[in-house]
Amino acid sequence: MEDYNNTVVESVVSDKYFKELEVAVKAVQMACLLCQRIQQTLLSKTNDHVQSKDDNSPVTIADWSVQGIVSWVLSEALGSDFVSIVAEEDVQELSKVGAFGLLEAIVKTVNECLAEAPRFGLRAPVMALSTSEVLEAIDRCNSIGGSSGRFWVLDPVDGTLGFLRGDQYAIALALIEDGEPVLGVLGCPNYPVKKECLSYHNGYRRIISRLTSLSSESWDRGCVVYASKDCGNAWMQPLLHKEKKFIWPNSARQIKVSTVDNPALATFCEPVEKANSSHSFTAGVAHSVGLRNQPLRIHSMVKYAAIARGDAEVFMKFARAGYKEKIWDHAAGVVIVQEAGGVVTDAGGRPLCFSKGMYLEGLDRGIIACAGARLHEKIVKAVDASWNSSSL
Ligand SMILES: Nc1ncnc2c1ncn2[C@@H]1O[C@H](COP(=O)(O)OS(=O)(=O)O)[C@@H](OP(=O)(O)O)[C@H]1O
Ligand SMILES: [Mg+2]
Ligand SMILES: [Mg+2]
Ligand SMILES: [Mg+2]
Repeated sequence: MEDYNNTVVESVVSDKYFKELEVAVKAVQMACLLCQRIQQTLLSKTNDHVQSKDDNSPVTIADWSVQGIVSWVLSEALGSDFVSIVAEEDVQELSKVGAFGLLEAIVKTVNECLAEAPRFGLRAPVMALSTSEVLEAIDRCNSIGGSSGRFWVLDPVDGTLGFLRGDQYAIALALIEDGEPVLGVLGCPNYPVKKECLSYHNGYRRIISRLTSLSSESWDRGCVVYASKDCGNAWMQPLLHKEKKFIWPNSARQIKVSTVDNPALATFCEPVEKANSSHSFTAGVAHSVGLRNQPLRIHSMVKYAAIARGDAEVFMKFARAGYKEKIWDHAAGVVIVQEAGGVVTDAGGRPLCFSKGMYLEGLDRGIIACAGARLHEKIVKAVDASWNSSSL
């Protein structure tokens, strides 16, 4: 384990948001273990614990359970009067008559996960939470955000489609203060810590999930990346292993963006689904700046983790006209990429705006995250040059 050292201890201990960061990382670590278990169950048998939302997007037992445990852990550790959360899921579906089995499964999952809190140095509930307490924890995430004060932003499972496919997904938690993201934590349960464990499909590039090669002693599956604003550092920690105790903040190591600034050597990443971002538009932009590598298509905010770790140099997302990006799909990733040395803006080169409620209001066309300013400038210019002839 020579890669890991304790420089992180001094750096994190002096952090202004020390307490919040510690609790957030622990909550996300717990959520990652919960998701790994559920993903294995969902993949190994047909299961009716997957629902379709009004926009036809999927939501699973894991989305609600993670929202419940993160909400409960933050409130317990920081005081419920001080915790306000904007999150993706609501309890409407769970309150329907036919949802009893699903709700029962969520309550069981939440309690199993919270019972492990002492391994993370957190308090577990004195008694297992009742159904109404679990619903209350999920429902408490009803903040509407805004431009003043503090609120947390949670995407309990980002890339639910990737989660259901046994592929990449993330648990994303950020703290926003006076409209600016100040902490970002991304749990990436299928994203190997070690670069040598990354493998790619041919054709276009994908990170292969390693569900089949999980061994309790190998450090090759799953990590949490995190950063605190203006520290100039971003960190990565492996997920906690069976029976081990989580020692904060040991075993983290610093991550940095790639130093590659030659487009010919750079790799860009983008959403897997072309419904979420135009693959043809980004292919045109890539061609015009001289990006030659096949795109790396990854579900979820793991794309931001890939940029922060130096596994790719550019992330582009251009949703169809009319789609409004949500703050929980970007807040954590933005802090982490910036603190790892990267640049994140909209296509007009402006910072993303997290202060106007649940949407990234005023977003100019799409999102561009780059390892460095030179690449970023080239991509912004290329987007401008291609925009008018695109059908976006
Ligand atoms: N039409 C459309 N356009 C753009 N974005 C959309 C769209 N629909 C959904 N979403 C949001 O995309 C989130 C997943 O983004 P990804 O980049 O991971 O997409 S992909 O799965 O790789 O295609 C996904 O987050 P989760 O719902 O948490 O999975 C959505 O918030
Ligand atoms: Mg969703
Ligand atoms: Mg999401
Ligand atoms: Mg989600």
